[in-house]
Amino acid sequence: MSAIDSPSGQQTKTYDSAFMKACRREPVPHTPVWFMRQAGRSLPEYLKVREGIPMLESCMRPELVTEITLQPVRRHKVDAAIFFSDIVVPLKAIGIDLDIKPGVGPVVAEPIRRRADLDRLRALTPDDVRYVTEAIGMLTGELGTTPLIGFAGAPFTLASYLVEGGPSRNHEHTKALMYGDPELWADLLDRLADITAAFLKVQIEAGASAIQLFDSWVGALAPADYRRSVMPASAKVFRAVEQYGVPRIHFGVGTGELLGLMGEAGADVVGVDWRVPLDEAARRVGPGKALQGNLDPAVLFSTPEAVETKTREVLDAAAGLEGHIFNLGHGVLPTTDPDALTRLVEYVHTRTAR
Ligand SMILES: Cc1c2[nH]c(c1CCC(=O)O)Cc1[nH]c(c(CCC(=O)O)c1C)Cc1[nH]c(c(CCC(=O)O)c1C)Cc1[nH]c(c(C)c1CCC(=O)O)C2
Repeated sequence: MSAIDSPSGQQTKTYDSAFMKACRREPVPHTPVWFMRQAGRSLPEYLKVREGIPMLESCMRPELVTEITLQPVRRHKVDAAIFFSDIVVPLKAIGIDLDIKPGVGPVVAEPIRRRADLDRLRALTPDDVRYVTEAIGMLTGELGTTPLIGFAGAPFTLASYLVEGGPSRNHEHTKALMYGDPELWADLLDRLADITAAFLKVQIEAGASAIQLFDSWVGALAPADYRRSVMPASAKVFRAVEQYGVPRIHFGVGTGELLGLMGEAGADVVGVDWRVPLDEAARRVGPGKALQGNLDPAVLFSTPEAVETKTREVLDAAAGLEGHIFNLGHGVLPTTDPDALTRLVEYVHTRTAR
């Protein structure tokens, strides 16, 4: 029996929370809410504790990670915490020379483009990320019945940073490799799937109640290419953590045409950006899966009335879903007014109270 039926440890404490129930498509007392990038630059208390500490270094300090992860839970009363880290942390942990440049994103010193470069992608062991186990141990003690979401970058999105050497608009080097050397591409994604799965296992074994696989940039692909060149690696990641029975969320941006396949890859919950209404997303995903989303993060810059109107539209479109977790369609934008986020949580809770 899996932990989803027969929970143990930290998963037991959080089992009856609204977030976990929605993931399992069970009735909920209210629609649960959390925000991608809820921890971070929108919060003055985050800017204060991060002062003078580089991003990647902050991910390796368990006490700081604990404090930053808890900040949005305290302030906004969200229904879940997301572990403070970054998708490139496991790559850094196995010795890839990379940095996160403020205002830019992850930058890789030597891009991976040839067969010999694969040797740099060695397997990840729990010892490589002891600070993650330690931070999650501290966090779950503090969180009580609030679930902690662990996460990792999906093989395609990680490959994109590694092959391009940094953030990219068109992913031209990535696609050149994918189409030009399918064998090397498949081997690259397979190695990344193993690293990603190992990183997620560490988080689940330390006490994460759910996991989210971020394939942020996979919306750049057509469905046939996704199915052939990406889905096998993402499916391998989901299969590797299936034994734990924790809910698995799968998210990407601009993935309207991929929603069905992203569910098929092995997710229990499919994340939807703001471009596809949730009722239409449910048709594309099919039965047996919950949905997460999907207010446009830019709406939060509008008037409180407009935020309520657009939020009602999301909730109305979600009314017939088997399970709904309210979220933004992508991460909180850095200059968002934090009070607008607090009001949004309260509005969704009040409006959906049963
Ligand atoms: C693509 C991606 C990355 N990192 C992540 C993704 C997938 C999510 C998405 O699609 O947005 C995932 C991520 N990164 C971070 C989190 C923290 C948890 C949370 O959501 O609250 C999560 C879930 C912290 C972070 N990761 C980063 C920050 C900002 C750095 C800072 O505060 O100094 C934070 C809080 C840096 C980062 N790291 C990355 C980018 C694009 C950036 C932004 C660069 C910038 O604008 O400065 C890569």
